[in-house]
Amino acid sequence: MTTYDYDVLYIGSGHGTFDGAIPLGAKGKKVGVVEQDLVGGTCPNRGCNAKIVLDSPVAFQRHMEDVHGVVTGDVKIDWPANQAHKHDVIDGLPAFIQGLLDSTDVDVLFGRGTLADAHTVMVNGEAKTADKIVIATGLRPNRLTIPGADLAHDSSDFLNLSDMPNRVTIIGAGYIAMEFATMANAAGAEVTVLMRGTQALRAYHQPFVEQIIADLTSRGVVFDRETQVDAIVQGADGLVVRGADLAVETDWVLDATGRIPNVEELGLETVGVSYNAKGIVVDDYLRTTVPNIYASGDVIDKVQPKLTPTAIFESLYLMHTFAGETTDPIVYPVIPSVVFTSPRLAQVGVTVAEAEANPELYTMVQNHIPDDWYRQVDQEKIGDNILIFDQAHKLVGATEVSHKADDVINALLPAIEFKFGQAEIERMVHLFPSIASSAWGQL
Ligand SMILES: Cc1cc2nc3c(=O)[nH]c(=O)nc-3n(C[C@H](O)[C@H](O)[C@H](O)COP(=O)(O)OP(=O)(O)OC[C@H]3O[C@@H](n4cnc5c(N)ncnc54)[C@H](O)[C@@H]3O)c2cc1C
Ligand SMILES: NC(=O)c1ccc[n+]([C@@H]2O[C@H](COP(=O)([O-])OP(=O)(O)OC[C@H]3O[C@@H](n4cnc5c(N)ncnc54)[C@H](O)[C@@H]3O)[C@@H](O)[C@H]2O)c1
Repeated sequence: MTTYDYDVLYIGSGHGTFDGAIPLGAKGKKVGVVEQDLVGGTCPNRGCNAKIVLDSPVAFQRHMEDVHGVVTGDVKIDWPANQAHKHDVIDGLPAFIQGLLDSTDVDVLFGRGTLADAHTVMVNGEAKTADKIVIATGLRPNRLTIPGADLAHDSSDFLNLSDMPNRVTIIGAGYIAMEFATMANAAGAEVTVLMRGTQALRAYHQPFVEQIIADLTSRGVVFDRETQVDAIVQGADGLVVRGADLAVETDWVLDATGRIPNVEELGLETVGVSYNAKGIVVDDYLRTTVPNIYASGDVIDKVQPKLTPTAIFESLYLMHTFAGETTDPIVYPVIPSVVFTSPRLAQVGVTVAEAEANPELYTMVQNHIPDDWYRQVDQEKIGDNILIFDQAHKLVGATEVSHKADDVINALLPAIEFKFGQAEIERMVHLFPSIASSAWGQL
């Protein structure tokens, strides 16, 4: 029988890996993780966690605005202090995650991993063999290929800004553009968002997206729709973002035009792992086109949102597979998503667009957030939600724009995932008063 260095060797150490690798090590499997950068990958170091720390004072500032008069005094964001706080909270995460990996004897091998054959990964010129290999290399920022593109920055640069520039121009209108426009504006920058089309956040209910755009516009953010950026040049007074009918003077440019899979120079062609522009092709067992090589997390070409909860679910699924605890295909739960603007925009399950296209299958109920007495406690001034029910009046989808949209959608998740009927809904007793109680009361 062939013996390998590892039962399972992961390339990449993000959520697509570590949530599953740690318990897999605890189950007695010999596990290795190859990482070329910070342990923990994008989410802890240059994604979700870093972003939510920097956003926290923005959410607080909005809350203070709402209760202004009851609570007095101005709240200003000190960006350098905010950044220092972010470092305090975030910088220890790689060591913390490495500690968790160490605790179950998972080897962390620092260096770039490349596949030499179906059972061998080269790391720093050394061959490491494994029975199963998992490719979990994630995504990286797309970079525009226009003259002066190197004058623009990416999301990691923004999350590490020690001072907020006076004028910030953002190219793109997706998650990163909208969240970072919110933070830069709140920290005092003049912000311009250059949209390629007419819609921002295209996967979300557009009337709710427009509420966010209207709010940001009232705070001074300029949204320029249907623009085409052709070049970024150094001008006399900072940078100029140029295009047809476009010349935006600015101090700092964020290229937020999407993220692309890390599939190059991995040896995928050598071993026969298929991929395309959206990522690595997998079957219902997360197997690639080479049976003992799997993929996990953002690098997979999939219809599910490329988010941390999806990556965690996949890494746990693979852990159960490798531990011999399941031979079933992966069955994804409903996966919620949220844009951390202020107000937040969150959704789960059947979308409003799907419900509108299938009126014989779904009914929709819209609630205006400020009408709910509990939301009047914090004097929430804007927000709506839409709940989507099937023919049996079971909740199948929900979307909300409000300061507490993330908590509301989290609270509603069990009703959708476990297809609760009226009896189950009544048996879920929430703390009162609370946001979960308020959300559940709508069912
Ligand atoms: C700015 C930003 C904000 C985000 N905010 C949220 C949020 O609020 N909520 C949410 O759910 N999701 C958010 N995301 C998405 C989330 O970060 C990803 O879905 C998640 O990190 C995916 O995990 P992963 O393990 O698949 O990939 P990653 O975390 O990207 O990990 C991949 C790892 O592989 C390593 N690697 C790549 N190639 C090699 C190689 N050849 N050899 C060795 N190592 C290699 C990389 O260095 C990296 O550490 C955000 C992303 C960004 C960029
Ligand atoms: N809250 C969250 O969960 C969160 C937050 C940030 C990032 N993320 C993750 O990171 C991913 C990437 O975020 P993102 O905002 O970079 O991507 P995105 O796909 O959400 O948005 C990309 C934007 O860039 C525009 N665009 C693309 N090419 C362009 C071009 N050539 N010129 C001008 N505009 C162009 C698109 O129209 C779109 O508006 C997300 O899909 C998500 O998986 C999640």
